[in-house]
Amino acid sequence: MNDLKLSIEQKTAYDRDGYLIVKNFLTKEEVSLLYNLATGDDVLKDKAFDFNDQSGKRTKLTLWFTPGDDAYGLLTRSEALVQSVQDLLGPGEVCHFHSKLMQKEPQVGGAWEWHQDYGYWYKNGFLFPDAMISAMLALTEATIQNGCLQVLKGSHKIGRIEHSFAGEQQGADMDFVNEAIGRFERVYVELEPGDLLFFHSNTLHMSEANTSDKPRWSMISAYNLSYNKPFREKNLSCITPVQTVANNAVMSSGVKGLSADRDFLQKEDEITLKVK
Ligand SMILES: O=C(O)CCC(=O)C(=O)O
Ligand SMILES: [Fe+2]
Repeated sequence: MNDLKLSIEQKTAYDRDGYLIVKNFLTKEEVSLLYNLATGDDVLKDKAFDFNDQSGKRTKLTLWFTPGDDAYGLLTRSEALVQSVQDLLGPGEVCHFHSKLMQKEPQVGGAWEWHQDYGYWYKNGFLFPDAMISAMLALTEATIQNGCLQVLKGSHKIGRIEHSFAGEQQGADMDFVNEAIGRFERVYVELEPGDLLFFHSNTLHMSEANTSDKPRWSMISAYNLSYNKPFREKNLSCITPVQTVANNAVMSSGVKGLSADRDFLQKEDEITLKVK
C-alpha cells in the first residue's frame, strides 16, 4: 500500500473540486488479493443483494458496517486510508460508516441515477455533510465502456438537493441536476485497479449501465466524523472511531475472508432503499 500522505495541493483540490483521485493507492499484489477474495468468498456472495436500476439492470452489492480483521476490514482501517480521510475531513474522530463491494457485471451491471451520497445519508438523520466522505477503490479497471463513475466537478458546493425514489435508488431532483450539468464540468472517472477516488458527500455523481464485456468491481467505503451522530441510523459503526492498523496489514494477514456474523446490511432493513 502506498504510504499515502496527502499534500496541501491535494487537500486544496478536494475542497475546490469535491473529489480527489489517488493513482496506484494499492499495489498489484494487494489488488489481486482483494479481487480474488471478492470473487471467491462465499460469505461475500451469500450476503450480496441485487440493486436494480430503473430499467431492471442490476448491480450486486454487499454492504457491511463494522470493519473487521479480514482483508477488507484491514484495508478500510489502514493508517494510509484513515489518515487521508482525516486530512480531507479535518478535525474529529474518523469512523467507518459502511463499505460496499459493488459488483457491476458485464452486460447486466446497472446504472446509478444522479445523486449525492448525502441524499441517502440525510435520510439516515446525519446533519453534517462536510463530516462525510466516500472512498471508491477500483478492483478492476473502470472505463467509460464499463460504466465508470461520472462526477460534476465542484457540485458539492451546491448543498443538499432534494432526493426521491427513482426505482430502488434515491435520485436527485432532475431540475437541479440539469442546471448543474450546464454549470459544472462532467468528469468521467476512469480508474486502473488499485486507484482510489475520494468524493464529498454532496458531490453529484452517476454511472451508466455496464454494457461492455468486462466487469467493473469496486469497493466504496463511507467515513464519518464521530460528532456527526445520526438520529435515525441505528448501527453504531458510524460513530465508533476506527481502530487503525499498519498499512502492511492487508498483505501480512494473508487472505482472510469476511466472517458471516459481521453486521451486513439486509436490504429490507435500510430506510433509504425501496424494496418492492
Ligand atoms: O458504483 C457506482 O457506479 C455508483 C455507486 C454509488 O454512487 C453509490 O453506491 O452511492
Ligand atoms: Fe453514490
